[in-house]
Parts: sequence; structure tokens; C-alpha cells
Amino acid sequence: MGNVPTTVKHCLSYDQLLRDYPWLKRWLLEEKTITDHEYPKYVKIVEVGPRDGLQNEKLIDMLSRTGLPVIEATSFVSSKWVPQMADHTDVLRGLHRAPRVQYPVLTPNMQGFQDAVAAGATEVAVFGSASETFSKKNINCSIDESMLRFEEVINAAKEQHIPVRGYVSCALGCPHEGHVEPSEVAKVATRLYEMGCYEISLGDTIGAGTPGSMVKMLQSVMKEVPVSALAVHCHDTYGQALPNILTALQMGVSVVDAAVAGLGGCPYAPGSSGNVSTEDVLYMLHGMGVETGVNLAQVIEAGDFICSALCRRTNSKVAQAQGRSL
Ligand SMILES: CC(C)(COP(=O)([O-])OP(=O)([O-])OC[C@H]1O[C@@H](n2cnc3c(N)ncnc32)[C@H](O)[C@@H]1OP(=O)([O-])[O-])[C@@H](O)C(=O)NCCC(=O)NCCSC(=O)C[C@@](C)(O)CC(=O)[O-]
Repeated sequence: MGNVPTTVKHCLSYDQLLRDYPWLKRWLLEEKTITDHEYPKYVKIVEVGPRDGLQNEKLIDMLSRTGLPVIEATSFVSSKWVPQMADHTDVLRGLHRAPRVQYPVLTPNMQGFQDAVAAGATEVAVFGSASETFSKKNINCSIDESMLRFEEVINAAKEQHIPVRGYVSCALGCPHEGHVEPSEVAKVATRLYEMGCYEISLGDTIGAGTPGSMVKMLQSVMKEVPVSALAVHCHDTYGQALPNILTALQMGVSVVDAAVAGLGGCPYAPGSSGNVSTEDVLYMLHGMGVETGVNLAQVIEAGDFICSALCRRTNSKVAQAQGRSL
């Protein structure tokens, strides 16, 4: 019984545990470890903190130096709807682009797309929803209407050779409708993929998903969209983001959205907390031997900088454990 942890060996009810929990017995006797599972060898991290949390050029520049391959910089939405995004053009123009880093921006419609391109965007993202009510509240149109708007954006982007990413919000639950059927998520993901989005990010907007619902949702989506084109975007409201991400990795997903210091939330998903923190995702992946090309210490520094600037506590457990931004 080579790898039985000492604490378990010395537990008085160890024999009873083995009797009562056959899976534990199998685990211990077969000397399985977490690394026996198949995981992607490399995971692409899409940093969404600057866009989903706040917009700050210095933060984007610090993140650009960490090895992150993608940093979502800002959002070309209406400032009447989201006043924080009013300075999107200045933010995009002001950042110092690092080589090999992509800086996508959100564009809900043609007006957003045109403004983004004029400000120098080289990659954009459209954001749809698997829930009718959320679609209406978030972008003021039905799912079908949103698809028409996105098709226009995607076609215009194709003409200019601009890659488009697609989001599906409410993939594991809606703040208004509650449960969302995995088949509805698959439907929207498929439409976005078929229209030409190169990657589909499945958003647990309210952070209510669990590994159980993640498996069901991914199984449904993966029947229609290749797993190589899928990403997960997990909020941590119920503390389920890391287990949900681990589950997605086990199913072959190799793109993970995360936000430095766990910034963010969605103005149209009241009560939802921020995204899973980039620091915690990196700590988990590196601990599993999965490569990301990202320097965790530098991301922690960037998180520290932005939390100090905002006088707020970091949501990253890893940064907290290192005594940062407490
Ligand atoms: C989509 C719209 C613009 C529709 O808003 P609307 O009011 O239905 O748009 P409209 O076409 O009727 O136009 C009304 C006014 O808005 C202007 N307008 C129209 N479009 C734009 C634009 N792109 N940029 C700037 N201004 C715009 C337009 O020019 C006009 O101005 P007016 O004539 O009244 O002065 C609005 O609903 C909106 O801005 N929504 C933003 C919602 C948002 O940012 N939500 C958070 C995003 S995060 C998310 O969705 C989830 C995600 C991606 O993180 C993943 C997850 O966690 O699940």
C-alpha cells in the first residue's frame, strides 16, 4: 500500500473506511494518483480581468509581461448600459501591445465592432446567452435576434481577417430562469461555431455549476462542437470554479478563462461573484504538471497592484496565502 497517506494509515477507522468506501479502496490499492488521468499538456489561459473586472492600462501592461497569451482588454458596449466601459477606445489605444499577446475586445453589434476596429482591435468577441431572459436583460434582444447581430459582426470580421470568439452565458444556470438545459447551451454554441467563431467560451455566469452539471453540459455541447474549440469561463460564487475547471480539463478542454485577483462579475447577473482567479488556476495547473507559459509570481504582482489601487481584497486564495492584498 505504497501511497496511502500517513494521516489515513493512522486513522483509527481506516479498515472501516476501506470496507465502507469501495472507491477509496480501489484508489488506494491501485495506487492511482491524480496525474493518472489524461489532461491536456498545455492549457491556454484567457485573462479576462481587465475587461470583466475593470479597465486599466497599467494592469494590462503588467499582465502582458507575465506570459499570458490572451488578455481581454475592454468592451465596446453602450456606456448608457455599462458606464465603466465609456473609455474603451482610450484603453485599447493606450496599452502597450506585447508580441505574441492577443487583446480581444467584446463587440455586441456592428456599432461596437466598427468602433473597436477604429480603435485598433485585432480580435473581437461576441457574447450570447443560452437563456432568453438573460439575453434580453444583458444585450436587449432575444437569442434569435442576437444571432442575427452576431452574424453581421462575424461576416464583417471575416472580410477583415479578424478572428472572432463567441461566449455562451448562463451555460450552467441563469440568474432569472434558474436551470438551463444543456441542449439549449449546445444549440447556441453550435450556432456561434457554425457562423465562424473560432472558439466558444461556455460561461457559468452565476457560478452555480458543479462538476455534475459541467459534465452534462459539456457532453451535450461536445456532440456538436469539437472540444478543441471549447473554453470554460467559471465564476466562483459557490466556490465551485476550480473543481468545475478540473472536470472540464478531464473532458479534454484546454482553454480556461480566468481573471487576475478574481476580479469581475456581470452587471446583469446580480449577486454573482467574480471570475475564478488566474493565480489559483495557474497554481492548480502548474501543480498538476500542466504547462501554461505564464509566470505565476508576476500575475500575483499584477493582482497586488490592482487590489492596492482599488483598496480591495484579492479573491485569489493563492495570493491570500502569500499575504497579499489582505
Ligand atoms: C448591446 C447593447 C449595446 C444594445 O443596446 P440597445 O439600447 O438595445 O441598442 P440600440 O441599437 O437600440 O441603440 C441605442 C443606443 O445605444 C447606442 N449603441 C448601440 N450599440 C452600441 C455600442 N456597441 N457601443 C456604444 N453605443 C451603442 C446607439 O448608438 C444608441 O444611442 P443613442 O442614439 O440612444 O444615443 C446594450 O444592451 C449593451 O451595451 N449591453 C452591454 C451588456 C454588457 O456589457 N454586459 C456585460 C458583458 S459580460 C457578459 O455578458 C458575460 C460574459 C461574456 O462575461 C461571460 C459570462 O460570464 O457568462
